[in-house]
Amino acid sequence: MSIISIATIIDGSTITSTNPQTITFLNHQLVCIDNSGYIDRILSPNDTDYEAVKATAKRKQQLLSLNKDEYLLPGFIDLHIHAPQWPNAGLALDRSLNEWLNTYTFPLEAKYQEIDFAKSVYNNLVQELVNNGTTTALYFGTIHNQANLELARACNRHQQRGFIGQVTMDNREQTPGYYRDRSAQKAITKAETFIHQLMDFNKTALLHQTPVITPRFVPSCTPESLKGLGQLARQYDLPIQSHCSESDWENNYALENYHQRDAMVLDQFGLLTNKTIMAHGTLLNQSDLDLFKKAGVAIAHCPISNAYFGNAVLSVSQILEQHLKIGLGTDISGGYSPSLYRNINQAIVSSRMLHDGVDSSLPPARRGTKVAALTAKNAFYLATVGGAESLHLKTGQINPGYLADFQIVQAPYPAFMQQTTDDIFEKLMYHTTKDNITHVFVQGKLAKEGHYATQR
Ligand SMILES: O=c1[nH]c(=O)c2nc[nH]c2[nH]1
Repeated sequence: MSIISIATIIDGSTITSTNPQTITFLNHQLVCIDNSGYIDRILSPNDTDYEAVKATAKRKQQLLSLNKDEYLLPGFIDLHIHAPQWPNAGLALDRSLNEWLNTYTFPLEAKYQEIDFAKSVYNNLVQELVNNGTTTALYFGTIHNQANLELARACNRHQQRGFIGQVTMDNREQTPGYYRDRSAQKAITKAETFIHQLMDFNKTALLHQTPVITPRFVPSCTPESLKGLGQLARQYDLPIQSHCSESDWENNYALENYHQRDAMVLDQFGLLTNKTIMAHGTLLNQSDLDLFKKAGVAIAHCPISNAYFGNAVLSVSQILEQHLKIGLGTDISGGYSPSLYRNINQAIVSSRMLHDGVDSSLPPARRGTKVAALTAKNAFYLATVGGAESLHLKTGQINPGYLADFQIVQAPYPAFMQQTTDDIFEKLMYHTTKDNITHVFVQGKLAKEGHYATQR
């Protein structure tokens, strides 16, 4: 045993992604979590001190032994979610993006000037995400500092690592008077105030909550606010998030108003850095991807939402082949589900349709694209390692030196015959719901203990 003091040891089967193509599935592992919430070491039965470490942990009541049909997986990283839109999840998804924003989304987001409303929604949402196995989330908040601080408090209370964006939207032509920053200068001042407020909050917080520079998207911002936000991001060395080339309407807005592609506009204002995460990107072209690669920008793939508002399917396999950073987002409420498992499923389904095509009047050879369909392993990588790399976090893997952010999943259905490790993994990816996620750990601390849980 190392000299680092061990808080908990989890004894059981582990599943972790090693690269986009493969997983590592190991039985009878002892995962030792140290007092600062990191994985100190992982022992296998053939390690000489395996039995001694296990016996000591048992005696000290530090051992959590999984049942035969329970599995330890990394917690998921939701790389794009609008916290204030939770009350609308599942509503009006038959509208266009522009109509959905103006008729449903902006009126809801405007309500977050009421702190009690913010508090109740945010506590409910963060708890729900943790219950679904999401241990880190990159959030869009609203234009309201106080409500965004409530989101940070909810993350802290429910033990989730939050990255929280004070949304900027000051363009009078594309935002309603009741939900708009009064001027570019006021928006920048507010964004900077929020950075300081969150820094203060972190002095006493259990889990670090990170401020994120958040121009909503090119249409809702003026050149002045985009420029000011680029400067703030540089000054404080902060992550940046926005939407990029999500729909024909958005893509064309940049072309019509700036005579440039969406990605180039953001780049011009210093908003493409290696700490930038751009959501959607269904209409990105190769020159945009080259720009992202050069700047180190990550993409948040939101497959459920993209099916409604994306106007195209993102070629995830091509992005992985080009070694760009990419993770998975629920995009509540453009996406209806808080579960990254459902987004893993949709990522696979959408990619199959992209590959096979959808127009039955065409012959098979002309029906689809050459882009390879995603596997469950590819999509699991996005929800874990891909998200972690995009946020520069040591999480998303069950390996020594990584944060102990975990979910314990009980196989939802009985096996009626012998199963390979790949069989078990695929069934977990397709059938896991929050009801069979029995425990969630964030930085070594229990954030959820479900109804299956027993002290073992
Ligand atoms: O899916 C989306 N959700 C939003 O809230 C939004 N705002 C700008 N563009 C957007 N796309």
